[in-house]
Amino acid sequence: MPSDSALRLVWIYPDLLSTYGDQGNVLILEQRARKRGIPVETVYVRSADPVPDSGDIYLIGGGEDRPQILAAERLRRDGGLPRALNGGAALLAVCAGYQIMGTVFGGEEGQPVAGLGLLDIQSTRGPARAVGELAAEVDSGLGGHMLTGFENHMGVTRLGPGVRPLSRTVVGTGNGDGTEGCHAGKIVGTYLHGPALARNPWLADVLLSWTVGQLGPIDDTWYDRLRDERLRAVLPR
Ligand SMILES: NC(=O)CC[C@H](N)C(=O)O
Repeated sequence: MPSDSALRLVWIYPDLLSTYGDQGNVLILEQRARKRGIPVETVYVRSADPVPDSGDIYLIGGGEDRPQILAAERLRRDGGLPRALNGGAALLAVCAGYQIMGTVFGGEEGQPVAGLGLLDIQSTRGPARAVGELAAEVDSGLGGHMLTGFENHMGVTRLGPGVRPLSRTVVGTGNGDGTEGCHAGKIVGTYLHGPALARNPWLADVLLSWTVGQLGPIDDTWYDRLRDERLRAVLPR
């Protein structure tokens, strides 16, 4: 079990949800914390195991429709993640994981499947699969950066009044209404893979600072090169 002084990361259901490099989000948080001298311990919770409620930052990834439905059922039954978030933990939820955090999402045939209701969002199946690179301008409350990532989903997501859009899309589909992702309290949801935190290290630092407070600067040369290359590939010149 994690020691008391370490930052505790919890990667939920790697056996069901982890597509397009989503596990990299865990590695980026680990690296950016350790470079600042913060000890980190990561717990990988498989879907047969209970989700501990003692974590500081929880991460969940994307996946196909069937594992997504299974993950939603198990998380609802388990109750550990809602307990942890009620207790002040932070969460990054990607694509299928993002949809699961809402009140409802569309299953394989578009049938409504109950989510965890931790975010005021509702997802359904859209008219066409959204696949490709996405770029979006981030909410100024989160720093006003450019969001970059890769999306691949059928779902479209309607945001309720209880959440704010994470960003406004410049290229790509995101939620399907000109916005991408959302945030509320210490929860961030996004459709972006790639992995999201490798391509948006500022977002990793948002999650870390919610947990440990102010962070010192670190060398972002390689992150910046990746971001520049990906953004140049999609943004109009
Ligand atoms: N990449 C994903 O996580 C996909 C999520 C969901 N199954 C959808 O198609 O919308």
